[in-house]
Amino acid sequence: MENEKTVMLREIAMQPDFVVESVRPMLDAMRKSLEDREPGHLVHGYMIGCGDSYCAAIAARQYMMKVTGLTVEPVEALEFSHYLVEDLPANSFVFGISNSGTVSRTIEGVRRARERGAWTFGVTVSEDNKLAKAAETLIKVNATPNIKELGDGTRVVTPGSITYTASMLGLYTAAIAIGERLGNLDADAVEALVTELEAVGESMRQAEAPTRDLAREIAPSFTRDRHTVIVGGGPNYATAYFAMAKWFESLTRPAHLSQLEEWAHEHYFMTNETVDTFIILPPGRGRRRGLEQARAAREMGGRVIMIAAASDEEAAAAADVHFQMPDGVPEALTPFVYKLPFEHLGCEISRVQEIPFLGFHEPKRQQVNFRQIFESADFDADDMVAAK
Ligand SMILES: N[C@@H]1[C@@H](O)[C@H](O)[C@@H](COP(=O)(O)O)O[C@@H]1O
Repeated sequence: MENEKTVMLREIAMQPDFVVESVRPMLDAMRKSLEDREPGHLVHGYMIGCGDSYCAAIAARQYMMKVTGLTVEPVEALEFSHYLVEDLPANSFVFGISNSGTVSRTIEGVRRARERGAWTFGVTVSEDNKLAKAAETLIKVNATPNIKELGDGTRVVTPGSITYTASMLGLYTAAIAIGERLGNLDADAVEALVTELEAVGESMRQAEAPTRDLAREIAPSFTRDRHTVIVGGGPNYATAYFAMAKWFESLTRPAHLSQLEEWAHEHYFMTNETVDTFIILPPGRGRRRGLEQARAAREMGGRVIMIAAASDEEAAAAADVHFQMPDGVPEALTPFVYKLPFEHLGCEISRVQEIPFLGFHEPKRQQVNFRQIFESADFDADDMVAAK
């Protein structure tokens, strides 16, 4: 059987080409989908999902709002299907995001929203899965699934990397198509956004080898006695959330997720010489606060690992380790690039410390997990009434 780490490394490396080659076809597909229905009445947007797919929703929020000119919010799938959907405003639209298209909460959220008259979109890999069938409009994202059959018939499950990129790209291109259809963007603005998204694929390519090499170098230092805190804000709150998921999935080890401001209110109190604090510090609105938090974490004796632009000298000075990201990536697009250190670290730490992904070498760990996320009972209208 091919080594699972090799499979994940290959998927990470596929991402730049995937982005560059997918932007225009995905945008064209989305334009076609929008021909069927008049979107002029849309007002409130929601993006729902679980795990990495929820992270994609968080990453896309700022971009979606700017490009469509509408209010769009990320909501975790259960919060949406069990709570928010009941009071869904008129003229809503809902993106259900699920790579597999089989995760119970996201499907039920889309079903409930559709029953209430929302325009529902399924962001997923195939037209045949449950999510695609539940949603009115399909946004097809052509990425390898997290759960895959290899040539020799064996099954490998890897922590998501390209799947997350694909979900984000689905949302970002959908935003452009909607913005265009609503008249929020003229042809020049559309072309500029497309070019910018293609350029982000090139930035991923540029970051790939140095990020992999640095991750390989420092992987042995993440010993079991150390604690991990990952800090991010704005679109990179998604990156921090996704990074925490890589720690759980790749290393079966906890990591603490912190929103950029909240670190000073929460994780600060656990910060000492046993703590590795990752600060995701793209150029943009959160940068100044991120630098303050980094300096405080170091003052308390912790190790600070910065994910920041290569030219950011203040970031380098405030860090023990600096993952240098290509310059010139707009903040709203940095989630595509600034996640790479966490994908490589998940892969390299698990390899060097011989940790099987997701603990799935124990069949029970996989069985219970799949039951929990794929076979959970549907929460329907009767449940909603009964639980009042
Ligand atoms: N371990 C997987 C995650 O990697 C995935 O992000 C999540 C949502 O999956 P999907 O995108 O198929 O809805 O399910 C599981 O928890």
